[in-house]
Amino acid sequence: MAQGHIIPFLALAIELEQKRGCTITFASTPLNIKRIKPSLPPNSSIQLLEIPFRSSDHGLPPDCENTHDLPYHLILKLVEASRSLKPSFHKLVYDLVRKQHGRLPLCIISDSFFGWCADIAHELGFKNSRYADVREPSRWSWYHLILKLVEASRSLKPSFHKLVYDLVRKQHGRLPLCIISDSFFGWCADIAHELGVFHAIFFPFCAFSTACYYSIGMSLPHRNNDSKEFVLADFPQASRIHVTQMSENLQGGHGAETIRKLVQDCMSIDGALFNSMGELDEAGLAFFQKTFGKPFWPIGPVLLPPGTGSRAGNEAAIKAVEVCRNWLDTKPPNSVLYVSFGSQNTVSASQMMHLAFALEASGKNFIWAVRPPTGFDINSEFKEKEYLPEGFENRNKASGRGLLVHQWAPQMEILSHKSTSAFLSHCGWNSVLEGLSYGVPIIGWPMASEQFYNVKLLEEEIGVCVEVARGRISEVKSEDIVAKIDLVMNDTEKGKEMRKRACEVRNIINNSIADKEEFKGASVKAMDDFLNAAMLMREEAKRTP
Ligand SMILES: O=c1ccn([C@@H]2O[C@H](COP(=O)(O)OP(=O)(O)O[C@H]3O[C@H](CO)[C@@H](O)[C@H](O)[C@H]3O)[C@@H](O)[C@H]2O)c(=O)[nH]1
Repeated sequence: MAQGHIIPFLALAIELEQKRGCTITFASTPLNIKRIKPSLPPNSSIQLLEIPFRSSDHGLPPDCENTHDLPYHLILKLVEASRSLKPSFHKLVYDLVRKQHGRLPLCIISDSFFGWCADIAHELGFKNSRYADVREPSRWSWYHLILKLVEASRSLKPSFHKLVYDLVRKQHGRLPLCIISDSFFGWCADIAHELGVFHAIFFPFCAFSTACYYSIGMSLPHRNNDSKEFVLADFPQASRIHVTQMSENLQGGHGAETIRKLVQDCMSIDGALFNSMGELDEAGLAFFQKTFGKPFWPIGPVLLPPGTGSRAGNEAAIKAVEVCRNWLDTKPPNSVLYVSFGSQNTVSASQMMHLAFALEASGKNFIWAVRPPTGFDINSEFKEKEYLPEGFENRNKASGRGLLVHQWAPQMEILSHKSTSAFLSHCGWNSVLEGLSYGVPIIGWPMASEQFYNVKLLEEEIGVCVEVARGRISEVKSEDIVAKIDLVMNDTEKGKEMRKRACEVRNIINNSIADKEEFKGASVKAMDDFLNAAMLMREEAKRTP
């Protein structure tokens, strides 16, 4: 927004176009673009795009978009005001990519005053990815909406307050033993305490990954660090964490405020339950104990029995169980790879192609719970012809090597079948617990939230996982995926070791939930301790006038 900058920028754009054959889009504010237009050489196809800006909205005289138009004392104000261009520029870039059918620019070159463009460039993963899937409202806005939902859920408090009081009234004043709420509803503690009732959070995660997530959200360590890796000051047990192991919300910093509130909520709880096993989650549990000074009970794995999943009972689900079981019955023991990215995640279009090539090239039997790639509604129809290599489904159907399950796969049934050998998973914590409960080693491809740290725990601490890729925008090569599949499923040293370890972990899990007269597992004891603590509080409340 200064002639002294615009002129060399224009020169650079012309040089890159005419001498290097680059396709150039030149973006600036409307009046600057108007000024630049006549300066383009007649044979140039540089595209000029406007970023909306109204100087009068920023305490500047109207129609001032260039230092040239301003007295010296207002120049700093213009520089400050130019920061407001970011959201519009963000939209401009994404619209551009969408128009180019997901093809990303090679790079963004910004003026020295617009260093913030780096965030947008990195968000698109320019360095790592040739294609972005932004044909539909972008994946980022979807993530922003999740934060919005979390925020909105706070408004439930007054109604929940009323609900609890109505319930107590209906029960003639008899109080509940405790209120157990989700980690996003820590505010329930206020209502429980008003009634003198115990309040606990149930984390459907392991403590290790929740600790990483909370610690990163509270300190955003990548902000004060030039290197791409960091160690968490309050949780060094997690060892080195790479910025690519941060969810999009944390990388951009916009999830930090939500985490801060969640952590604050944790201060007033009486205790918390983790869906994990103490023996495998010691460091994370110690972090919570130390940080919040409350009891934390690992009561996991708490899993639905096979066949009772949320989609069970409907005809399609029953049919899917039958199809998968029959198909698996025809396969030798330990020969099938199961691929699924959980209930709310999917890979990008180019990643999906590479994954499909890899599954064919690996020569292994596989079941793949397919979902449309990013940019499409995850629950919409899966169009093989559009999303997968030509003839993929028919070829694999004919050879009997691969089974595609559209939409919802009977995951527990698949994982518990003796033919299943390995699980390529996004490592949502439920999937992890389900896989490990049946001694199935994992090929990890974390996508979001705490999944990156689940993989870390499973690979570095527990030894039942290898990571194959990270996130939706990283470039994956089919040969790398094949190498990881071979490593885990073939008779390699590492594969044997992982399978052995997965069976040991299955035994740890079985032991932890054993509830026999002669032996109570650690998770069962933890549940006893939790209920005792709640009862103790009730007794104390009765004694207090
Ligand atoms: O085709 C499918 C897909 C999923 N599932 C089931 O759905 C659940 C999926 O849970 P999970 O593996 O944890 O994945 P997400 O749905 O992605 O889980 C969210 O919730 C988890 C627990 O809180 C977090 O660990 C994740 O990061 C978060 O994405 C599991 O029980 C699966 O068995 C099926 O049965 N069939």
